[in-house]
Amino acid sequence: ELDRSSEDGGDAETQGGGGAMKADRKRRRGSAQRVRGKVQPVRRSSALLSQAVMFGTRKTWDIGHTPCLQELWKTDLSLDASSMDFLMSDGEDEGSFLSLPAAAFSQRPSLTADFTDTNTQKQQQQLLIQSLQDKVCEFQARIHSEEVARQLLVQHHRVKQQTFRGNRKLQEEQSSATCNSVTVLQDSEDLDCFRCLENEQLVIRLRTQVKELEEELLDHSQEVERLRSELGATDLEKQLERLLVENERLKQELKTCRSSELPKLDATAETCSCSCCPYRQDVEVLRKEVSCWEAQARQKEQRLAEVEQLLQDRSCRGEALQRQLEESRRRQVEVEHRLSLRLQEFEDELSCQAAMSPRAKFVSQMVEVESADSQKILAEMQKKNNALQEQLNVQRQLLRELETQLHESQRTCAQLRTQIVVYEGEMERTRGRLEVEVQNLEEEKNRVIEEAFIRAESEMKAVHENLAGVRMNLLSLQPALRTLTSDYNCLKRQVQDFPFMLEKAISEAKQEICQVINDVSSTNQELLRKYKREMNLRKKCHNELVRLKGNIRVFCRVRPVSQEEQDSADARTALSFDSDDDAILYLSNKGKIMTFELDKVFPPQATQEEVFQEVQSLVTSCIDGFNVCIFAYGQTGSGKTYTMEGVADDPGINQRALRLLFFEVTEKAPDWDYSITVSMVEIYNETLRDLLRENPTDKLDIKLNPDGSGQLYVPGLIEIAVQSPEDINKVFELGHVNRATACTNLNEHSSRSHALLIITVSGSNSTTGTCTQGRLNLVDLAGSERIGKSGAEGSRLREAQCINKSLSALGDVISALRSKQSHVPFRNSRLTYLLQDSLSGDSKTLMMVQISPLPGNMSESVCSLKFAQRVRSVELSSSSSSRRPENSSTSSSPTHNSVELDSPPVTPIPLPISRASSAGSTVSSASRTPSGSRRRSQSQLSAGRLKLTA
Ligand SMILES: Nc1ncnc2c1ncn2[C@@H]1O[C@H](COP(=O)(O)OP(=O)(O)OP(=O)(O)O)[C@@H](O)[C@H]1O
Repeated sequence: ELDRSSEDGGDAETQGGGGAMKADRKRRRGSAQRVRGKVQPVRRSSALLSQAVMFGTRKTWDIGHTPCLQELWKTDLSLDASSMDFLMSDGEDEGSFLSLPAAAFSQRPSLTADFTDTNTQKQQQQLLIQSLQDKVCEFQARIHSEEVARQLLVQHHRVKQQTFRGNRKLQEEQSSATCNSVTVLQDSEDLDCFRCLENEQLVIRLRTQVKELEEELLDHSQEVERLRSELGATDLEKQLERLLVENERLKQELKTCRSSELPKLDATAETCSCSCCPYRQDVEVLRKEVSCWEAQARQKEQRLAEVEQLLQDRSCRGEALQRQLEESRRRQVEVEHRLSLRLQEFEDELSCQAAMSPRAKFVSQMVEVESADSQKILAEMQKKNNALQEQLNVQRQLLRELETQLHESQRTCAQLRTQIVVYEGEMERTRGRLEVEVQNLEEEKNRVIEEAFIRAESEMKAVHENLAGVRMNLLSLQPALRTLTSDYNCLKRQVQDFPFMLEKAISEAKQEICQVINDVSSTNQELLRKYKREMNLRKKCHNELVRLKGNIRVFCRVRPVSQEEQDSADARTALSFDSDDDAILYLSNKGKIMTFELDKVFPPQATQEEVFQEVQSLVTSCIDGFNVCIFAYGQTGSGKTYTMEGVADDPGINQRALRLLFFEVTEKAPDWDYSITVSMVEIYNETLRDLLRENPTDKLDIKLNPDGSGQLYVPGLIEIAVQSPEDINKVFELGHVNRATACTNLNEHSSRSHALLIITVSGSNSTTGTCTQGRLNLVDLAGSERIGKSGAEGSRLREAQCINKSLSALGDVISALRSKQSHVPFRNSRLTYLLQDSLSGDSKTLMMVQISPLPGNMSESVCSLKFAQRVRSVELSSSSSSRRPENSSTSSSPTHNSVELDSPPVTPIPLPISRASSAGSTVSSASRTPSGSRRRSQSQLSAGRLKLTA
């Protein structure tokens, strides 16, 4: 282009009209470039701006103004006074155009609200656009006027230069004609002239550049104007307008849809408001769908508003770019102005120089200096121009981005529009569906009504037929009705009388019930009385039975020969039994056969269970409130402990008695409330010890009860309440442990001490209010072997003495009781003193004499059996009633003085121990009589409670 301009420079003079000026510009540009050489290509010309520049310029214009327009549109054009002043101003203050007061944009009602004033807004927008266009025209006019003024100024300078050349030429002719003599001076003047020409050329170049800049500015202005007229504000405005119109249309459609659908749905709901309508739920569902579509439409509206906001933001950015462009223009104008001033100065200087020839040299030098300055200025101008070009490129880039964003926005708008179309289609389909369903409903309704009508008609017909039949029946039923009426009246009268009858019957029934209750109550009383009497009778009978069996009963148990004893030579037994009488025991001692008659003799093969069966009646007497003593008597190793305690697999009397007690009290549980307590004591060397204490070595004492009852008690004696067989085992275990800790050799110790298990059974009858307390004393006596035979000495002798003393005391007590002596020596030993209550009065005593079957133990066996004979011959008094007063805790009177015989006094045969022990078979025969009498009495008991005599 530059080359072509240069080449075309010579043809410019041939063009005429409007093209002359353009050709002139090209020519001057070409000559200027030729002057400068090929160093700096000039970047200008509208052709060089290309499409990108045009596009960027157009966008700059759009973006710079649209935000203001959008904001004004959205704020309902409620401009304040300052904004209106600005719009009406002449544009002197250019900054104010770009900085509209914020108050003008403060109000921003919602988009939906603005749509109602669309026409007014459009008018105001057009006014605003018009005012803006006017302002642009003003700016262009100003630029144009400045340009014209500048051209005039340039022409003026040009005239001046021509004048200056003419004068200089005249001066040269004058000087060549008059002064040919001074050649050197002339040469110097030529040199000055040459320099002046150069300066002139420089000035011409500067002017040319100024012109070019002016042309460039003009091109920019024209381009701006053109783009504004073509696209400018209209593109985005049109787009926005289109969007607004589209939005308005959608709103209208939505309203129309609402107004058309809702009444339909309401009408459908009203027509189907009856609860039996089956399509009510469907209508509700469809209503919900419509509301859902509405919500989606609202969302789309919101999205549209967001897009508008985005457009507004981009417009703001365009505005900023527009400001930058304005700034660059302003700078151009300033530079141009400065150049013009400087040019003016140069011209003035040149004219002065022309006027004052003497100063030509000086002026030439100044021109040289100024030429350098001009070069600098030119370089600066070129730099600035380059900077402006770069800014312009940046702006173009920004505009390209904004255009891309605008395209995206348009695409988004298109998508939204597509979605709206889809939603419209959906709504249309829904509407169609609703219409179809409403139509179906209508048809269904009509069909149902028709069917109902047909059915009603048929039913009506049937009802009519039935009615006719009923009428016929009525006629036939009238006589029966009359009968029923009379019956009804009769019943009515009865019903009227019914309350009185009912009241009377109730009162009679009440009286009868009261009578019955009284009868029942009296019967109950009588039954209770009889029950008590029967209970007492049963207890008496039991007691009598026990008494008839003997208040002191003596059993004998022969232990079996152990395996070791069988191996020895002395294994033959010296005992024999009567197969017809289980109370007879034959004993062969020193060639003599001795016969002993006892209450029961247990052979070696007798089991623990069999033994206990014989003693369990005594145990149950304890529950009835009697005191019971069961002694195990015999020499060491005769089986006393085995009979009383037994072994783990086969327990003895102790455990079996407690189990029986538990069983009995459990059976009586509904009426009776029993408690069972257990104590374990030991008498060793006439010392009483509590085996259940923590410290079993403590000595206990036996004292008279301070309550005045005359009974004995052991202060501090531990009594453990047991409620189950497991508790019993624990108590036994504790007693054994304590007994073992109190001695060095348990076996020996146990042979030489008396072990007492004292069981107290307390009961109360909730029905009769009766209270009982019985005590069961289970005594494992110490070995009864004689001192002389054992040959004991020292402590062993003392032990044997204590044992013999206590056993003799026991025999003495029983003898005194038997002989009804006024004094019974209970206090002669700890044993008898402790068992005083249980031995006297109505108490029961069982002596289990244990003997060894071996011949070597025969003498000791004879002694034991004689002792047993002696005890058996005693009959305790039963005159003192076993019935104790209510709430009494003891069963019998504490002293033997109060003992009275219930039966005729028994006259026992005095049988001293010493004599008995040597009496042999004679004693046995003597003692057989009472025993045999007792057995006979037992057989006659049922006939008449016979009193036995010894
Ligand atoms: N009826 C019996 N059946 C089987 N074994 C028995 C019977 N009687 C006793 N014995 C056994 O005889 C032995 C001695 O019995 P036991 O210890 O009971 O005699 P004891 O009279 O209590 O002696 P001690 O006076 O020294 O205590 C024991 O081993 C015991 O198991």
